[in-house]
Amino acid sequence: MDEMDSLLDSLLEQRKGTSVSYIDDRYANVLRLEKVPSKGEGVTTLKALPVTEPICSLKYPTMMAMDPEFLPTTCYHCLVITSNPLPLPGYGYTSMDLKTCNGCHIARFCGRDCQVKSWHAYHKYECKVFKKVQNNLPSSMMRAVLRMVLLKDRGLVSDEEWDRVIGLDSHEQILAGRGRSNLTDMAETIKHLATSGMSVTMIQRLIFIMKSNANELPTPIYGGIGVMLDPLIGKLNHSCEPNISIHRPQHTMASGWMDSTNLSEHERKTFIQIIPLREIKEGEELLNCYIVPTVAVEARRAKLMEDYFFHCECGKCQCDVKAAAQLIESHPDLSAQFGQWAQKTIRSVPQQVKKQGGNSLSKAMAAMDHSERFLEHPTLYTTGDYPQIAMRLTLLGLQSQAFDIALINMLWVYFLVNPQRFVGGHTPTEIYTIFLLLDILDGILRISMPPGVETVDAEKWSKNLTTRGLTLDDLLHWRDRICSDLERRLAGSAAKDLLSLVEKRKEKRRVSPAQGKDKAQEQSMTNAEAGMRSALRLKEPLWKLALHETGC
Ligand SMILES: C[S@@+](CC[C@H](N)C(=O)[O-])C[C@H]1O[C@@H](n2cnc3c(N)ncnc32)[C@H](O)[C@@H]1O
Repeated sequence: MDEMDSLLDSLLEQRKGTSVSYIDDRYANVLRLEKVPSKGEGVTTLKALPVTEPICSLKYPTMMAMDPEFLPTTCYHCLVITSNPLPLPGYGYTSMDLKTCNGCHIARFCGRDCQVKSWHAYHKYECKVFKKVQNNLPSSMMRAVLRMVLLKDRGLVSDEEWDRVIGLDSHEQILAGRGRSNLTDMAETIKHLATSGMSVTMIQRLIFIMKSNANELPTPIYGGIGVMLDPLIGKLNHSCEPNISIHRPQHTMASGWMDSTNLSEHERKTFIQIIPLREIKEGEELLNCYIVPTVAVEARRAKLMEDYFFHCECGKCQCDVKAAAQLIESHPDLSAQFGQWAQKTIRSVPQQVKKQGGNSLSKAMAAMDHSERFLEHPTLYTTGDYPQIAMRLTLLGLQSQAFDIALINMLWVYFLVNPQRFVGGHTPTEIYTIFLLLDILDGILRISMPPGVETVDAEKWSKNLTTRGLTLDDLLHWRDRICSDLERRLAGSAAKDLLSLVEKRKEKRRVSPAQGKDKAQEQSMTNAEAGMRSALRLKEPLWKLALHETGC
């Protein structure tokens, strides 16, 4: 064991001396790896990059695994999503039956093509392991490491790839210093499951590397579904106002994405892309966001310290701290009241509705009523927990089939939170919330009825919204405006592949039997705007600002 450890140490020492190439030759004239003060190494650009083009494309990662809840509804290989976890029709997934692997009964495939490719590339090794642990499947992080161990043992990982992974920053000293932790147990379990000759120390190092460098396995619009590690992404440093994002193009999800005849050779090999969120200047560092960007500044900093061992000093953190301090000074009571409201709402409104007809909905409605006195203070949305709470109320509204509640909360997020919290108009979080908003609108307008929803529910929602100030005609008008806003954002970005999803939505509206005549075109814009302002209980200056900032 000791011999193994010293061999590993000497190997790592040797690696420090050799230079590992993290930048693919194709991007060597665009990107460079260099030392960045107080951050270790980072990736910088060698030339100015326009916002409309992907910066680089990355191939299918070796270390990747889906979270357990997505396994039953997602193709194990091309990751096409076949069902929406929310009670919404959705547009980001394909409705199809998946074929279950006869060996492990865990992996499911959209077709033979994906099953065969996956089998030969990696699944035949994992399948045997999964069979043994069917009822106690290891976490996604462990499965990602397990795949690497299985492939490396069989000589199926190139030296170049292995060097790039094993050379990543692992914070080994800090993590190992936390004592014999559950990470060692994890490494031992992986060694046992894989019946691997690799040392526990080496497997543990792979776990440390995963913990320090992995990112979410992204879907084109519906957020993360697991973990993945790409050595280039692992070299990107963090900012809470990032200038890039990791994008999964829509075409990579369709069955057989590697073979589609319409794609170029380069696109076929693309699994994900790094895309800019704004124009990037020559020499600028590419910065990724490691955490949920809408969380309040103290919580962001605490999470980054806990998981990545640094204190974030990005421009956004500094601004948020200053703004929060100014608010406390100018409105001490208001800050305290907001804090109390936020805590009470988080305590009383569950993340998941366990049973229909409970009193969570009335608690959500009470929380919404109480939130209205804070609506005139934008600092509260930009520095506090407001987005998290509004999203929780939205999801609760959807799960309780109260789409009117979901809609108002989502509109607050769309008009008040997102424009101020994000760089660029096409970050995945923002795009996700706009698609979600359109899904909710389509349910209320009966353009796409969510499964299990009765006409009488839809009538009740529209009545409640009309009482609040928004008629169905107003909603149709806003649906068109929000669609156009989404279209504009995507057309001006490198995520243009998502435009086809907006186009599908527009088509739905054209054929909707519920509408008949195209009334939204006829109705006065002024009425629709007045309706929205009144429904959101916003005063004129803030409403004007919200309209301006959304570009709506
Ligand atoms: C995914 S790695 C990024 C690449 C790393 N700098 C390297 O040299 O390999 C994450 C680690 O980089 C450092 N880091 C990333 N962003 C940082 C930031 N904004 N400020 C300080 N350190 C940062 C932290 O040590 C963090 O755990």
